[in-house]
Amino acid sequence: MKNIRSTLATVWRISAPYFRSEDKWAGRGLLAAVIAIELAIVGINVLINQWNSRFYNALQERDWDSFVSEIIYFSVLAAIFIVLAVYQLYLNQWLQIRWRRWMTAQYLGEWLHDANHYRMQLQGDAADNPDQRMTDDVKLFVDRTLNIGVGLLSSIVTIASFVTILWGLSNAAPLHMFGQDIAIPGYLVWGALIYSVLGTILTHLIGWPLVGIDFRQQQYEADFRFNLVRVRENSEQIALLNGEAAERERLLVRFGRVVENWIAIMNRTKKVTAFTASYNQASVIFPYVLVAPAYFAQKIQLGGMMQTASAFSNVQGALSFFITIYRQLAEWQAVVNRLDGFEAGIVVARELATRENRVHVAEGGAGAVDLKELALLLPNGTPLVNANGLSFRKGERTLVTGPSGSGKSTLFRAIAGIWPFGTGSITIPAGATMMMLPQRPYFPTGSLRGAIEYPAKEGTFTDDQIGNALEQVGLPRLASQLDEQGHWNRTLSLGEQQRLGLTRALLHAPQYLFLDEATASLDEPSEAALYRLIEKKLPATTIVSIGHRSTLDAFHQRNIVLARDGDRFALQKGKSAAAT
Ligand SMILES: Nc1ncnc2c1ncn2[C@@H]1O[C@H](COP(=O)(O)OP(=O)(O)OP(=O)(O)O)[C@@H](O)[C@H]1O
Repeated sequence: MKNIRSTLATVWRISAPYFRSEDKWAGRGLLAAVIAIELAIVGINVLINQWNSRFYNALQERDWDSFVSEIIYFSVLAAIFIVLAVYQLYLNQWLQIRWRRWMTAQYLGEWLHDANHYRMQLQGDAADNPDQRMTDDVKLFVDRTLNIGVGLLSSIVTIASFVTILWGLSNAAPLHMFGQDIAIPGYLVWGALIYSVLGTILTHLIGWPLVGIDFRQQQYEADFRFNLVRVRENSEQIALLNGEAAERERLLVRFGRVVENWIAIMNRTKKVTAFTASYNQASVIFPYVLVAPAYFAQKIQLGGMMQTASAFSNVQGALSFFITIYRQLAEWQAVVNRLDGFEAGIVVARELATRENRVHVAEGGAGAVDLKELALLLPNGTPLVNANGLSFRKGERTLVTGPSGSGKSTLFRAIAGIWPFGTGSITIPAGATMMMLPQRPYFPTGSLRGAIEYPAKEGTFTDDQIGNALEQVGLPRLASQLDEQGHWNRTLSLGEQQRLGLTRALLHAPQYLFLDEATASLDEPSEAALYRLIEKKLPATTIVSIGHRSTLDAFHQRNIVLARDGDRFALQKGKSAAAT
């Protein structure tokens, strides 16, 4: 019960913002229309139930006029019902896509705001697979919340309406046994209630293992899919290592779990279906059995009997609501938990960037990037590197070296403002343009022009500018392929990708350029040529490079060395300020 209450509170927290958003009038209007139609359909069912009584009485009495007028009455009701059924679904779908569009835009906005996506990754598994959250989970959430909510409301109204009718019918057709009336007020209501509750309990007993098995099926399918994607992404490595047999074996083991679990689902579903099919068939005759004594004792007419059967099946159908949505409920709860985890992940990511105890990055200072009292930590709080008093002055070229894992890249992350773990401050000149070039530059899929200009809008630079830059970095052949669409990270060699990264830097001409082993895949003469190019084309740019090759020394005015100092790394004394 507590569980249900907390799930409902979470559902409210996730849903309410849409109905208060800028799209609230459309959202509220559509929701009101969907609910109104659902209630109107219950109303039509009540009218059809009453029609049952008149229609079958007309048949029993062979009353032609009543028969014709009841057929016309039914046709009118049926026509209204058809229109309502069409718009019930149509408006429901309309609300779903508007709601989903708003939630997706909201999540995308939060996730891609100010490196939140990166900080969420730093938190570990808590908010994994944002792609699944924003696709399947949002879609399922909107669909299930709406349908379960509206279905529940409709069931309650149906039960209330038909229980009243059944109560009246119970009095009109008192239970007649052993030649006398037995006065049990509302016995038809109790009959329907006991029948449905018994059905619900038995379905629960037979079906509850399905909830867990269904959940595991989703996990196994996702695991299989994830590993297929890993093979696709690493296909070159696997081919070079002749790893196909090993991969096949691993994938078949994973798919084996999918099959095994599926067989468990089949066996359990067989039992559930055997029960629900029997239950549904029994439901057809059960109400007739209940009122048959009264009918054969001529206490009621055929119409009363048919109306009772119809009312009974309405109540029973509504009470069985939980049986039919049984499996959806578990899935819905899992989706709600996952979206809740995702939202919590965003909140933590935001909090990491704004809390007091973090690396403070601010604009200010006079033409230099200054690191004051900077002590960086790992996400778990372990000390990593101290870089107190380091300053990157305007136009200066600095090389940062140190052993693997000493925190060089993390230092760059902190300067870029995306590494919150630590203390101290970093001051960056107001309005300074910065660019970070990693060892593996990222290129969005699409046209080569867009990949080079990223993150600027496509068309920011002319073909001539891009062509010249490509020629300078040694990739003139690509100048003719600017409009070609491709997955550039996959089709270009790592060395070519690094040259393309430098093309991007030449075009954007940032005031601060941070190169994190950005030329490490090139041979030494090519690397030297590119550094000479940067020196010539970006003479005013402050360059900070991370690299392991001693040949890089020649292109930098000073060398900062990170060396072990107790439990962390720190600037090596006497080295940090010395010109080399
Ligand atoms: N997201 C993270 N979570 C936990 N530890 C991390 C994370 N990112 C980096 N580290 C750890 O921080 C340390 C420093 O990493 P960093 O990438 O800054 O090293 P580096 O000096 O650039 O190394 P290399 O020369 O090998 O590139 C490493 O031990 C690494 O395992």
